[in-house]
Amino acid sequence: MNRPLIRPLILGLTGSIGMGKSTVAAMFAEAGVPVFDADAEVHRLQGPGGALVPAIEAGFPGSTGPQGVKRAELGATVFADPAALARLEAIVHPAVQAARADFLVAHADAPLVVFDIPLLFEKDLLHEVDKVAVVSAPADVQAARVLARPGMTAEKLAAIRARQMPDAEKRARAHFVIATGTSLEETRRQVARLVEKLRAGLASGHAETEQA
Ligand SMILES: CC(C)(COP(=O)(O)OP(=O)(O)OC[C@H]1O[C@@H](n2cnc3c(N)ncnc32)[C@H](O)[C@@H]1O)[C@@H](O)C(=O)NCCC(=O)NCCS
Ligand SMILES: Nc1ncnc2c1ncn2[C@@H]1O[C@H](COP(=O)(O)OP(=O)(O)OP(=O)(O)O)[C@@H](O)[C@H]1O
Repeated sequence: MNRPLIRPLILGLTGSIGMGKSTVAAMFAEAGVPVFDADAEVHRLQGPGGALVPAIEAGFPGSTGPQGVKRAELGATVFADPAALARLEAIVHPAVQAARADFLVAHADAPLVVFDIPLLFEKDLLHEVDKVAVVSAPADVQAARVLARPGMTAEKLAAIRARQMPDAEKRARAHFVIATGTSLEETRRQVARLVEKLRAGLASGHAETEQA
C-alpha cells in the first residue's frame, strides 16, 4: 500500500463476533482518534449506487438490485463455496485497501489512527497495521451478546465462529488485549490508557502482549 513518508501510527482493531469491537471503535473515536471502519466501507461500496455493484453483478449475476448487493443472498452463495468467496474477495478487498490508503492520506497529520478490521488475522492483513489490539470477552458473554440479536441462532453463531480464528489465538498474537467482559466504563478507561500510551510513543517496537 502507498503510504505517505510521515504517517500516523496505525493500530489495527479486531476481535471475534460479539466481542465489542464496534463499541470499542466508537470509544477510540470519542477519544479523538480517526477510525477507519472496514465493514462500513464494504457496506458503502456494495450499497445503492456503490462503486462495486457493477463488478459484483458481473461476477455474480442476479446478486444485486436497486438496493445494491443483496448481501444475505450473496452470503448464502459464497459462504457455501470457497472458490466463489475468493472471487468476491478479489473484487472487494482491493477497493477496501484503496479506501484505507485514502483515509491515511486524509489523516496524515494525526499521531494515531485505528483500522477497524474484523478479519485482520483471518485475511492476513497484519502488514496493513503497526500494532494490533484485540477486543475480547469470555465465550459465554460473547454468546449471550450474539444470541440476543434478532434472527441469530446457535447454529449461525457456530458457523461464524468456525470461520473465525479462535479468540485465544487472536489474543496470543495481539500486542494489546482490550477486555470487554467488564463494565463499559472499565473498557473506556482501558481505551483511554492505550491511546495515551500510543500517542506518547511509549509503545515499544516489540510484539509484546499486554493488557491495554
Ligand atoms: C458475502 C457478504 C456480502 C455477506 O454479507 P452479510 O451482511 O450477509 O454478512 P456479514 O458481512 O455480516 O458476515 C457474516 C460473518 O461472515 C464472516 N465473513 C464475512 N466476510 C468473510 C470473508 N471474506 N471470509 C470469511 N468470513 C467472512 C464474518 O465473520 C462475519 O461475522 C459480505 O460478507 C462480503 O461482501 N464479504 C466479502 C468482503 C469481506 O471480506 N468482508 C470482510 C470485511 S473486510
Ligand atoms: N465493556 C464492554 N465493552 C464493549 N461492549 C460491551 C461492554 N459491555 C457490554 N457491551 C455490549 O456488548 C455489545 C457488543 O456489540 P458490538 O456491536 O460492539 O460487538 P462487535 O464485536 O462489533 O460485534 P460484531 O463483530 O458482531 O459486529 C454491545 O451491545 C455493547 O453495549
